[in-house]
Amino acid sequence: MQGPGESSASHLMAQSGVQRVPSQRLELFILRDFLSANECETLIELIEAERRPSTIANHNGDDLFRTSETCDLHHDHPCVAALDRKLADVSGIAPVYGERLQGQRYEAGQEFKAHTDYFEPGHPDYKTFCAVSGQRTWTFMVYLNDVEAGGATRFKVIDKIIQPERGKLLAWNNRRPDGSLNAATLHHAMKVRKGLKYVITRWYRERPWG
Ligand SMILES: O=C(O)CCC(=O)C(=O)O
Ligand SMILES: [Fe+2]
Repeated sequence: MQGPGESSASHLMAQSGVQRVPSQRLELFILRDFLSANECETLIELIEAERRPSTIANHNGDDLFRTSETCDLHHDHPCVAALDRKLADVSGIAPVYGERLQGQRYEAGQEFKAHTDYFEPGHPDYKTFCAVSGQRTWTFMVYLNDVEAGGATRFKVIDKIIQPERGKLLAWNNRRPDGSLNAATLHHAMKVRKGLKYVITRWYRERPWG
């Protein structure tokens, strides 16, 4: 059964312009022009102003696993508040189930190697990660710019490569419809080859964030 921290294929397909990426194994959706050029530009400025090295929850000893930078976005900024509302509308999930909005910035040579967004049940800190807000349910991410070369998001289990495109939303269910974790969500933010890449990430949880 669908929990309050989850979106659904039927809700997303009822939103104007949403397309499902064909796959039997994964619920993956695209919405072009989710954000306007102006919105993307403002968000990029915010990311530029407050970036710090990205971290990873399921650390595996590879220091080059995620080489990008991250920015925690402040919801009191009107553009961030507007993004929060737009994500709530398109996902059907109340903002309180979302982790804090983040921006990610990659320069040439930077990547986030193949990973899943859900917390690995075998990880020593699994219980801590999930204690308050539960497991991650859905991922919504928005590309803020067209990248000069590289920087695509590759879902290698289902053999799909999504190209960054200014304003494009990508959303997927980290679990199968029966609630089990879906390893077919494995994705790799491939190396930027030329220029910069900026994205917004929003991870939703089973229970309110806090
Ligand atoms: O930048 C991308 O294409 C994907 C980012 C990602 O997978 C993440 O931040 O979890
Ligand atoms: Fe990810």
